[in-house]
Amino acid sequence: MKSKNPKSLHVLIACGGTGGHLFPGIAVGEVLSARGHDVTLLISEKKIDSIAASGHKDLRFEKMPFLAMPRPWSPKMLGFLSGLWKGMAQCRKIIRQNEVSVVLGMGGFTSFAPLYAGKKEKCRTLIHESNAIPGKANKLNARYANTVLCGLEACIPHFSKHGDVRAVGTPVRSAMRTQSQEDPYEFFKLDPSKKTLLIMGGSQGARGVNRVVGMTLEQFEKMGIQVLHIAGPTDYEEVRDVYAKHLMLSQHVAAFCHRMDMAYRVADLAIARSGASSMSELAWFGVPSVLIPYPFAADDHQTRNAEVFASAGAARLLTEKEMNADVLADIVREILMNPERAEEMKRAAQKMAVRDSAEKIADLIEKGEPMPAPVSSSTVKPASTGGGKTPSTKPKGPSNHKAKSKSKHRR
Ligand SMILES: CC(=O)N[C@H]1[C@@H](OP(=O)(O)OP(=O)(O)OC[C@H]2O[C@@H](n3ccc(=O)[nH]c3=O)[C@H](O)[C@@H]2O)O[C@H](CO)[C@@H](O)[C@@H]1O
Repeated sequence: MKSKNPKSLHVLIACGGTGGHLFPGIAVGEVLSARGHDVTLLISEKKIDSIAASGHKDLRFEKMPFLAMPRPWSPKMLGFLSGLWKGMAQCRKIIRQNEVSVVLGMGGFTSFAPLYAGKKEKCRTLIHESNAIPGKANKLNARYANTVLCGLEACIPHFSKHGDVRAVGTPVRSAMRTQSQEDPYEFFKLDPSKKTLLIMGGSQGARGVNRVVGMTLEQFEKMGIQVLHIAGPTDYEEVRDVYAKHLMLSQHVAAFCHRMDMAYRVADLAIARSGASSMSELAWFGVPSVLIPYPFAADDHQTRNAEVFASAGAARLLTEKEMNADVLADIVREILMNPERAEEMKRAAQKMAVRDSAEKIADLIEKGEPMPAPVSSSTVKPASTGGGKTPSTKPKGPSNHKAKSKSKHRR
């Protein structure tokens, strides 16, 4: 049993809404909890949140409504503002009842209310941005955060007006970090003598990738490789039916994978969207990848993420526009049939891993450095130097911020 830490804190981690916020939030929660702190993870009512939480009976979860910023003059704006208002009241109650002293927001508008409430209740506030460029929500959240944590160095300049910005990597949950004795090939009923291609599309699956991969199966079959395809809940049946026409190809198709550690362990190469958590896990397991950014991601942040790995030699960036069955097959062949190239990419991927990211964040939370004294906005220090400006606690409503207008329907 874990012992109670005499300097125990109660930390509220707002990580609802998407796998990319949830799993790193859980990773930090696990480390803090193991160190004897109390942790409450705020998740949303979305299905993915419940799926993620179900594997962590030892952690305490509270639900609050999922909030996405509508377009500025959309009729949904009223509902959004009322959701924010209710969310803030709920968070202030949680903070007071549990004597929360630190609030960590993992991104998205769902973490705005907890952060703002934390600021009002005089908690220390931190945000984590895992992408190479920040989203609108985190740009706003940064105003209420004492410390901004970035997953990638590339993101730091985007917070140059903030006084305390640090690169800490994106945490990988403990289930991934523990070396399992189970045989991953046995787990997926795959053949250990064959090269394995992992196809994954983030927490929801990726329709564009699923469809093109479906058209490439014949070529994969000819290469003598096998495929582990995580299709996402929406496309699962369609993808499974396509594979059923290629029974000579060793395969495992799943809607959702609860053991991504096993998936990464069998993978010789991954074809994936460039979501930040997926990338931090690919790096952790040293899996070379072909990254196909989701073309409608806010401000094209998935392309910026993929560029970081591509320029380090850890991944090949392929845009959805360029992607077709022949191009994909050529790239897979070029990497998988060339062990030196695959090894180089593997080593480059491993170098991108920040293995103590969750611990670094927990250290910063524990350190409880005094909050930087308020300074005027004209005396802002350069990024990553620490110290500097305390965000104003004056409400600056999100209604000042323009909403993303691109399609939310394709993945
Ligand atoms: C379309 C979009 O805007 N996506 C964003 C979203 O991605 P999304 O929520 O898809 O997040 P990521 O790709 O970063 O991570 C997916 C997470 O889900 C887990 N997983 C996935 C599939 C599965 O079957 N089992 C499973 O456990 C992975 O192990 C990983 O931990 O948040 C990320 C973090 O801000 C962003 O970088 C992404 O750009």
